[in-house]
Amino acid sequence: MKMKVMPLKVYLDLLKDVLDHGVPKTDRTGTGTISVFGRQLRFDLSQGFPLLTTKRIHIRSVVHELLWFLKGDTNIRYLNENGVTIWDEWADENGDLGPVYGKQWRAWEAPDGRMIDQIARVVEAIRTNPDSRRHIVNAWNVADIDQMKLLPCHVMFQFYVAEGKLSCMLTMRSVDVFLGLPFNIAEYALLTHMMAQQCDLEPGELIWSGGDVHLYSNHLEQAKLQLSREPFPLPRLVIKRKPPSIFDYVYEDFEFVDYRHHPAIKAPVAI
Ligand SMILES: Nc1nc(=O)c2c([nH]1)NC[C@@H]1CN(c3ccc(C(=O)N[C@@H](CCC(=O)O)C(=O)O)cc3)CN21
Ligand SMILES: O=c1ccn([C@H]2C[C@H](O)[C@@H](COP(=O)(O)O)O2)c(=O)[nH]1
Repeated sequence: MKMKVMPLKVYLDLLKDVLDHGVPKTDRTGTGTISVFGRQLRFDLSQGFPLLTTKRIHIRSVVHELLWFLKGDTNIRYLNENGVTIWDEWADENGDLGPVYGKQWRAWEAPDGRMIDQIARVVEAIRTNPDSRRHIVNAWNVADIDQMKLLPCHVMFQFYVAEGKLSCMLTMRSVDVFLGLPFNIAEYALLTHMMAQQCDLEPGELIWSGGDVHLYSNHLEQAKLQLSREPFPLPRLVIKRKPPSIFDYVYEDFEFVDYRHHPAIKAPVAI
């Protein structure tokens, strides 16, 4: 019998790794974590879309958060208008988060006042100079950090083109394995599919690297519950049209076909 491909087993292995080897640490939020340092996971995007099946993932939040980054938006209004509340706890009374991801991706401010659109640049560079080793987008703007309500966790990503395929490597400095990571994996997988479509390439691999990889002390039972569940085969992503640019995608362009999943698992977010 042919073995079923279950790429998201690597996520469950990481949960187990943190449960088995995590070292207790205090943290900024006062919650407490168990943590390991330095891990890497690989997802072959041709084997299905890496959306967790051992709990329900709120796809709406994933897609809208990515579209919100790509708009260069740093106010939670757009998210709230689309039923997404995952950033509410960090916003000020006007809904602002300071110069977080969207600002750095689309309008990194140069010392001479120029605004650098890192996303537009990287699309252009992948199209015109695919072999470059400089396809990088960076969110860690040291000069702006004091004004951010929360410092970037997905700090930088790099694209790589070979044999007609586009791969992406994402670096995260700090990883909430239970709540944040499933979102981050799905978002960067989606971004890689979109970039590949825009650059007439096939999606290759998503490679995820994490620095401080932690489970909050109030997520341990939820993590164990997930480990007791048998994963389903992954869904497939269908992008229904090719928009004119990376900035023109809308929520309705994406369909996640055959997403079978176990029930949602509630977990408090550490603020
Ligand atoms: N502690 C912490 N973990 C994070 O993952 C995180 C932050 N803070 N701060 C900034 C953003 C916000 N992110 C979040 C925040 C909340 C959920 C969350 O509560 N997820 C639930 C419900 C999803 C929904 O209703 O949309 C889940 O079950 O996945 C996920 C990611 C990711 N980031
Ligand atoms: O996309 C995200 C955003 C945030 N996180 C997590 C990682 C940490 O648990 C907190 C950030 O706290 P710091 O003290 O700034 O490290 O948010 C995530 O996993 N993914």
